[in-house]
Amino acid sequence: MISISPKALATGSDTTIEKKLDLTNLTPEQVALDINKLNLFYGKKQALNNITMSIPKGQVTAFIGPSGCGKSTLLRSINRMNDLVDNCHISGEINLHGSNIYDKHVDVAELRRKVGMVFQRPNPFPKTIYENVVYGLRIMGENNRRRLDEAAEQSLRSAALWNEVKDRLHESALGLSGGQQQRLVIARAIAIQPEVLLLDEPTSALDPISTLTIEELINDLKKQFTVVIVTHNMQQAARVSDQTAFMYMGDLIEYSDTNTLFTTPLKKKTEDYITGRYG
Ligand SMILES: Nc1ncnc2c1ncn2[C@@H]1O[C@H](COP(=O)(O)OP(=O)(O)OP(=O)(O)O)[C@@H](O)[C@H]1O
Repeated sequence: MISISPKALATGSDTTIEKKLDLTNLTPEQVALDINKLNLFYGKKQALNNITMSIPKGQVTAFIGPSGCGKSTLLRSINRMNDLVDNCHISGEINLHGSNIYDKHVDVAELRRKVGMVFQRPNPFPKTIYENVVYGLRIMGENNRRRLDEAAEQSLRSAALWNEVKDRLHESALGLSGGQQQRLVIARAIAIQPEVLLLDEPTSALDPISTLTIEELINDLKKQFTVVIVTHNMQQAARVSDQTAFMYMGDLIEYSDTNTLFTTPLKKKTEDYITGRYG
């Protein structure tokens, strides 16, 4: 069992304080995602209970909580990955810039273009580094070599990988280290310019140095994208996120700016979790 004092977890930086938003009263311009009374069932088992929250644009929002609390389920609901699960039923809404992604007219492929996702284990395709990055653009019909080259360079730069791979773009992506592969997958996700980037425990399979690199990268990515991250690691949530949502058994227990959640949580359950009393 881990035991971490809220003080040790505090980010404590002035920038965090400057960015503090009133999460219950965001203006439409500040909101990327509005989740409204979301309930999700796997068969008869309810995994999400009436979740309502607004996720601000251009910031990093973390979902934390003990194993099985519904973090990944909530994350996967944001690009309708749960549609692929048999017997999964959803009620409620998730509005992306004001439009409900569960509306029956929504084109799910187009939604996933706007809401990219990176998983726990790096999953590059068995192709070259270059072809991995431009994969989504090619699918969208882009074949102009100059535009593909530019997008590949820009995405790899944004993913902090360009300098390491610029001389081996046409070598297999499978020859990269795990940390490089995860940055490549991030480059592939951002090459198609999504609005939201979902990261499902993106560093849990990586060593500490690669983890640090990805955390620094997340801080840069929010300048261009809205980032939502699921993490088991509370220190990571404290380091990378602007807002943190604490979940427990399918409920959203507490949601506030990260500094407040880790230093002065309002709910006893949150305090018990962040001080390592369970988890
Ligand atoms: N495909 C599925 N079919 C049935 N039940 C599922 C499925 N995926 C998740 N669940 C159940 O839904 C609940 C929430 O799971 P979820 O994976 O969202 O939790 P989590 O907080 O992300 O957990 P972890 O940190 O262990 O990944 C759990 O009880 C889990 O067993």
